[in-house]
Amino acid sequence: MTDAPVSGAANDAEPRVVLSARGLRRDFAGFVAVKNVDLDVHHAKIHALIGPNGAGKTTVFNLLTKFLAPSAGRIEFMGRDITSTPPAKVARMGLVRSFQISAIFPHLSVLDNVRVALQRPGGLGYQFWRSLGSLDLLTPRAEQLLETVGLQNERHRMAGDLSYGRKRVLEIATTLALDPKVLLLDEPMAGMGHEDVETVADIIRDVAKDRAVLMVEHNLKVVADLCDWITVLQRGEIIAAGDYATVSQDEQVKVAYMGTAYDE
Ligand SMILES: Nc1ncnc2c1ncn2[C@@H]1O[C@H](COP(=O)(O)OP(=O)(O)OP(=O)(O)O)[C@@H](O)[C@H]1O
Repeated sequence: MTDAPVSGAANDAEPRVVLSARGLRRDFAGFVAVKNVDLDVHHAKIHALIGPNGAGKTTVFNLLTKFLAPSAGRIEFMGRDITSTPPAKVARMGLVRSFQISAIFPHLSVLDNVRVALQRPGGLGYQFWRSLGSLDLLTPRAEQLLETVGLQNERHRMAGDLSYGRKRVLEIATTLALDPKVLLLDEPMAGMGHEDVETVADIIRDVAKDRAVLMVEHNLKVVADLCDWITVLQRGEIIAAGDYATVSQDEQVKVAYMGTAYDE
């Protein structure tokens, strides 16, 4: 399956492609985990990667975020070839991956977690040697980010004391501190209760107004409600791509999901 060409004259009527992959492939000791993957991620759109277990979603996610090197293929970000660019550099360029709650400092307050994040490379300033007390300049922006994700009333709590769902929300706030152009989320709703899922869906909708979001997601109800474009993988290859109405009617997709949670 092939989307529109990577480059070409900008057309204001068309959504802008910010991240694209062509012919992505990844082998693991002779096993082909991902092959012939072409995809385009558009500014201000939410794009999901779905597929049954072992379909290659995480591998594609790791290839796009540069945590894995492709065996073949090309990746472009904002029109630049990033196929061989290291992950820290692409993060500074604005291709930012969420690290889930492992990125949170449990013994710092919610506010300080975001202020520290604002100091990371690509944040407002990279001044890690400064003490927390001298981070005051970053407080207004940190407060703003906490408001974006609805954590402003919990800003003085220890991050470690937050519920699981709220920790995930805080982690999204720390990721937003880098002001990503493309935000990559690996199963942002995993392990969450219904209420937190709704909250995170609202946050993602909100932050996608001025950036692209690419997410791996198992919860198909979330995908149906939230995502503008869906790429379906099976055995490492794209079997369908389009909006939810299109992919959910696709015969290959129906077969791929047979006996799984697709009908939930
Ligand atoms: N480091 C690795 N070494 C060997 N095989 C791997 C490695 N990483 C992934 N694979 C294999 O590649 C295939 C795709 O795995 P991947 O984790 O990308 O799938 P997935 O769609 O994310 O699956 P899940 O939904 O179960 O997380 C699987 O068969 C997996 O066993």
